[in-house]
Amino acid sequence: MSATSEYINQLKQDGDFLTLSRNHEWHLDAGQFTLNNNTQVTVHDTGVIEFEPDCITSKNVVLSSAIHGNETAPIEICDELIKHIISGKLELQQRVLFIFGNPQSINIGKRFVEENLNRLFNGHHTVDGIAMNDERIRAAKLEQYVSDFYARSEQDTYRCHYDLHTAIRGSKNEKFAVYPFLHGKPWKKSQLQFLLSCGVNTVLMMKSPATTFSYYSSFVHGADSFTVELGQVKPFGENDMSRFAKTKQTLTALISQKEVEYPKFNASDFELFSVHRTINRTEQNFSFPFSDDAENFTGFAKGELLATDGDNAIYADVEGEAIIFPNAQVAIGQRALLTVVPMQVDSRFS
Ligand SMILES: O=C(O)CCC(=O)N[C@@H](CCC(=O)O)C(=O)O
Ligand SMILES: [Zn+2]
Repeated sequence: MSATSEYINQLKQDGDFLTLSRNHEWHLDAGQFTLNNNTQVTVHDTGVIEFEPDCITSKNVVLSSAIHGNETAPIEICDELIKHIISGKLELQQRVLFIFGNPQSINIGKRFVEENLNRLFNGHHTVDGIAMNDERIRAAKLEQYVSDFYARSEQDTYRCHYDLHTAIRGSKNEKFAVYPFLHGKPWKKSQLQFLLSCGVNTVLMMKSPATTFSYYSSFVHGADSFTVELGQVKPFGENDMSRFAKTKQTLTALISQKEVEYPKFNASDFELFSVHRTINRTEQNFSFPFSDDAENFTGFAKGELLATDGDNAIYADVEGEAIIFPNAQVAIGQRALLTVVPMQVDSRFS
């Protein structure tokens, strides 16, 4: 029996695509099979599995996790969904592509192996003068799998991508989403309703292009796309999965129903923020004045110190400027901190 038929037989029995992917850190030969309910299953590569039900579909859904390998809760959510689909317990009405981004980083329990995958999308994987590494090659392949998945969709069908993460620090607002820069297109209230149903009432509006996976699928493929932060990073086995029940239910409904009705839009249900600025680490000597316990969304008074980058002291320049994703350990040249300020729903939302 070939290695491919062997893993396909095993996958049919246990649905354990996560373990299969973890056992093949950077490559797995493609394979295909059909479920008893006629859903077509295609393994494109390690960590990349597509499901196509045998019915007319209207949505093309990408669910990614493990873009950072130590962010385990989203991996557990997707692992369960995949197992339920393969066992036939969950019957799909929509096309879905699941991606475990970086299997080797899952195995070592780290955010990344050599380089942060979520800084390599939208073409940033391939740069003249910079040597390729496993993560750069993987980012290029993941872009291609997403492109191919959307290219195979029926004309005029809907595209979305939820890139599921957990944050390094605790957050005053436990769950929040990053809405990639839309280049002036309106933000969608319907997406906020979807996010709220997932238990995410806080959304940050980016105001510039990024190298993230969610920006890539939004910008290149016109997908409704978000980075979704579901809580704080924890090792496998330490996640309180009850905190993700709404997210799981909402994702399940999205892929297993023809249409989903969300409660009526109500602006007061949300806390929205616009990104005020991005602070990059440009010097070896970079530090924050606050402790590692300072939570995302902690606000600073105008004039308070936010960061020190070499000789440059950076102060809050508006009252209440709040910190998101502070990380003094990022590579030089990368984002060490985002700051945000509150915003309201207005005519820029449709
Ligand atoms: O908690 C942190 O510092 C990082 C959590 C995380 O991985 N966040 C994403 C956000 C991506 C985006 O801006 O859309 C990241 O930093 O890649
Ligand atoms: Zn992450």
